[in-house]
Amino acid sequence: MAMITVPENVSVLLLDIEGTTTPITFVKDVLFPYIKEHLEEYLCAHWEEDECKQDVQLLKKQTEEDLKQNRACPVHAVDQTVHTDEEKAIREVVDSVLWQMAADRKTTALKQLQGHMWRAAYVSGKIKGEVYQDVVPAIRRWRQCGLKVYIYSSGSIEAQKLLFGYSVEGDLLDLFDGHFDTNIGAKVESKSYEKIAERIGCSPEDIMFLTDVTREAKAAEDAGLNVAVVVRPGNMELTEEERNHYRTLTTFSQLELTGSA
Ligand SMILES: CSCCC(=O)C(=O)COP(=O)(O)O
Ligand SMILES: [Mg+2]
Repeated sequence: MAMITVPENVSVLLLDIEGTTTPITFVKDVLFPYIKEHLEEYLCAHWEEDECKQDVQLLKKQTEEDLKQNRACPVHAVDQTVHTDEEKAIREVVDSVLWQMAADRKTTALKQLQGHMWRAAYVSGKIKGEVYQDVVPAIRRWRQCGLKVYIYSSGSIEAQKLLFGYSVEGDLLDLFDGHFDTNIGAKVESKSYEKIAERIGCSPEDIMFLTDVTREAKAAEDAGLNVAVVVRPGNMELTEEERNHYRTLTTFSQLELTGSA
């Protein structure tokens, strides 16, 4: 197994979730289908609640933003099954969410609603967060060596805490020193990584970011972070150029801390 040495100055490991700590299939085959199956029923049941109203408001703002930027948006055909204003409004939200999901958008509005919808499924035990087997032992080892471990995912902080709090390996939240989501900025923008370093209180060079997505790795690298690209089954294949440029790992056990046995 080829080892990757974590530079001596690194004191923080920043981890992506989908494709890094967690199989993409868990997100695509479990989490997202849950949203599609329960969306309309969820909106009908929670429509009058403040949390749901805020989610809908944020989705509307996102649609306005998309229209301003000339992004294609769902077209609302006349629907004979819809009778009241509320039914019409719910149908519009359903269309917008399904359209965003089909495009795998990572908007804060979409991710916030998804996080709220998954809560009941995790709490009832219907869904348990999947984590690759090498993840927990590696994080425990890093923490024993004094490293701090943070999560940065497009999934909302609430969704992240549900995934790790109700995981197949039990409650794993004590493994993390903190969480970041797209409220700090998009994962493909360098500025987001600068802000994360600022928020943690360290220099970008003190952080090592692990992700499966090379656009994210590039943005982090441009901000001065150390990066390694995680290659897991089902992840996007890297080009030859990417394989030559990035350090890659297939399991977290390949990360070797300087001075550790
Ligand atoms: C953490 S909750 C579900 C994952 C999700 O919605 C998502 O978009 C994952 O993105 P990531 O940044 O972790 O690749
Ligand atoms: Mg990912």
